[in-house]
Amino acid sequence: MATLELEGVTTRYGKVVGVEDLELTVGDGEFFVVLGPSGAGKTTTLKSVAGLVDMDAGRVSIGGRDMGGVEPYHRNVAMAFESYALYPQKTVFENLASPLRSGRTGTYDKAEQSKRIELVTTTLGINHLLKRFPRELSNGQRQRVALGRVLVRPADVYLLDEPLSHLDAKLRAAMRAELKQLGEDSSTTSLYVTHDYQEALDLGERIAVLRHGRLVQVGTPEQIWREPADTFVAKALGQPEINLLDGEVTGGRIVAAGGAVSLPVPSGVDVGDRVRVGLRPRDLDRADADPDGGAHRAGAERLHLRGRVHLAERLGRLVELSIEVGDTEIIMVAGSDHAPGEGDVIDMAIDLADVHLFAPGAPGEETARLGSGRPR
Ligand SMILES: Nc1ncnc2c1ncn2[C@@H]1O[C@H](COP(=O)(O)OP(=O)(O)OP(=O)(O)O)[C@@H](O)[C@H]1O
Repeated sequence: MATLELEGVTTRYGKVVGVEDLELTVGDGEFFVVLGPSGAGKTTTLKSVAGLVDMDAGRVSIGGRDMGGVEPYHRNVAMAFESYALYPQKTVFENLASPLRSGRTGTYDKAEQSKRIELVTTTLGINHLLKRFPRELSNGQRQRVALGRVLVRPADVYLLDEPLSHLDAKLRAAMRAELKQLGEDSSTTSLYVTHDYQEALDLGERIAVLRHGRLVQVGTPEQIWREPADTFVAKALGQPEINLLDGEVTGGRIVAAGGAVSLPVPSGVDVGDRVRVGLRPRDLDRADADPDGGAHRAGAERLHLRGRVHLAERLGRLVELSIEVGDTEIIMVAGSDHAPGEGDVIDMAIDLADVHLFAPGAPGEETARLGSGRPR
């Protein structure tokens, strides 16, 4: 068990930036998630901690000890990559037992080995596979065995690189719950990398969002979800993506979508004369179908919108609606019971507290969060 600290970590590949000036402190026993799209620098972060790449600047400390000059083998970290090597000529059991026999982290007698293997195989749902060889496993099973090889060995820090990526959606969800439990039980400091926001929100005690090798925001899932630091973070969380509308401030109100969206300028938020209005598809309610506004906070002030359904796409029990609102189109997600059809005019509402305001910007430009639409 140990605290993990990254101070000003910069790792480049020639001229390509892997990560730049990373500052992170992961608490002892914390399950910390790094979230970002492909190429954001997630794997580079893990490799910098493991000592598998040469850093250009900065410092990594584990348990207060500077890792500069410490070989990967001696860092006492256990790393799982997205693709893994298992010993083809060994059974699953032998593959799992070998990290415990290497002597690197002390030796374990047969009973201790069996106990650790039992814990990990139960958690990962692979105890029925112990006698098989890797060639007799599916890709998803192989991935779980490889993850088991990492988790079976006590380490100061676990470094986990998209370890659930080869699993189907149902198994991923189940494994997330199991991994979370294992994380809590073993309370080993863990740095877990993913591009899947749902996984990050589910698993992370805290989450760091990376973009182009730089840290955009660090916070609890609640903070990242409720107060995304900028439009990049807001778009990275939530499916379908947040609606972003260009707004103008006139007569003390924020007006967008050609006048179809209008809300008071919240006091205490310096919005200037232009602003971006962010509305998450799942925060919008059908105001007409449900006059009480469904699950919204009692007594909350709301923004009301009216629009015409342009497209309705069924997604199981939900329907994704593209709605023409004024001169723009917004997406909302509704329950499929009594869902409106294409061409219907519907009324929607959203709590002002769920309206996100961002600085104005050109299309494609990411801009900072200014605050919520709720008057203070
Ligand atoms: N060995 C390498 N040589 C050159 N460039 C590299 C190397 N490894 C990574 N990069 C570059 O560094 C940047 C960060 O890569 P990294 O693999 O850390 O991203 P990532 O967030 O893990 O992406 P992914 O989700 O696709 O694995 C990318 O621009 C990538 O192209």
